[in-house]
Amino acid sequence: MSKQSPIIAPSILAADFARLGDDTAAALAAGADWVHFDVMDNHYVPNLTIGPMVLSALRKYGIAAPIDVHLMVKPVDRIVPDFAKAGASSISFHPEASEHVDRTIGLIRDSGCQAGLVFNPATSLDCLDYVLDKLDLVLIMSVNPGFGGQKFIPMALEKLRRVRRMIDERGLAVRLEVDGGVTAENIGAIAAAGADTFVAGSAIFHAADYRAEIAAMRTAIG
Ligand SMILES: O=C(CO)[C@@H](O)[C@H](O)COP(=O)(O)O
Ligand SMILES: [Fe+2]
Repeated sequence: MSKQSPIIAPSILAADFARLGDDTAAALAAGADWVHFDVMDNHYVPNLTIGPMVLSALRKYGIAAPIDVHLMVKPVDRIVPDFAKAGASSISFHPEASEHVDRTIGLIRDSGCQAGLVFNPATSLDCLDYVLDKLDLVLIMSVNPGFGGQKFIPMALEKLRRVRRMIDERGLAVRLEVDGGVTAENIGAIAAAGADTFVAGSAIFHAADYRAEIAAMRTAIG
């Protein structure tokens, strides 16, 4: 297995929005690697969150860590340049939210960001066959997108195993990310299924001690 070094990416959807800069910085100071930035449009998903202005404000505040943008918006293409300009490091989108998946991947990479494709629990992996070699990351949703604090859907483990096999068979250095319901209790099984990049919102931001929670996750990853 050619997994890459583990990345823990707290989803700031579960942070305290009234003190977002401080809370994001606290998670990073507690040992997190990336910031996961969930963008919801009340159209592709039934919730409304944050956009490029908030990302830009985090950069101005001094957040220097990679910011991993998860776009739950439809259509995707017209918002990509705004996130790139605001300081996104990676931008991931859902294939069913783009008319032309290959074109959107190109748009993200041409804007200087890493590109990721996201698969919902009930979305087939079919298109991955055609674009895997153009991606920097594949994100497997382990909840239906739209809300934090949901329960991990176990069938995501089989999907992770399948994508891990595809990545390894092709000898690619694509990251395999998981998002939704990740906790210190289930992260060991998720890592064993092949994930190397772990998004966790509630588990980190609702913990009394961010550092202890992130450390427990790292121990369980092994
Ligand atoms: O994209 C999403 C939800 O749509 C996620 O990033 C969640 O925000 C993760 O939160 P938890 O399930 O870890 O609370
Ligand atoms: Fe997300």
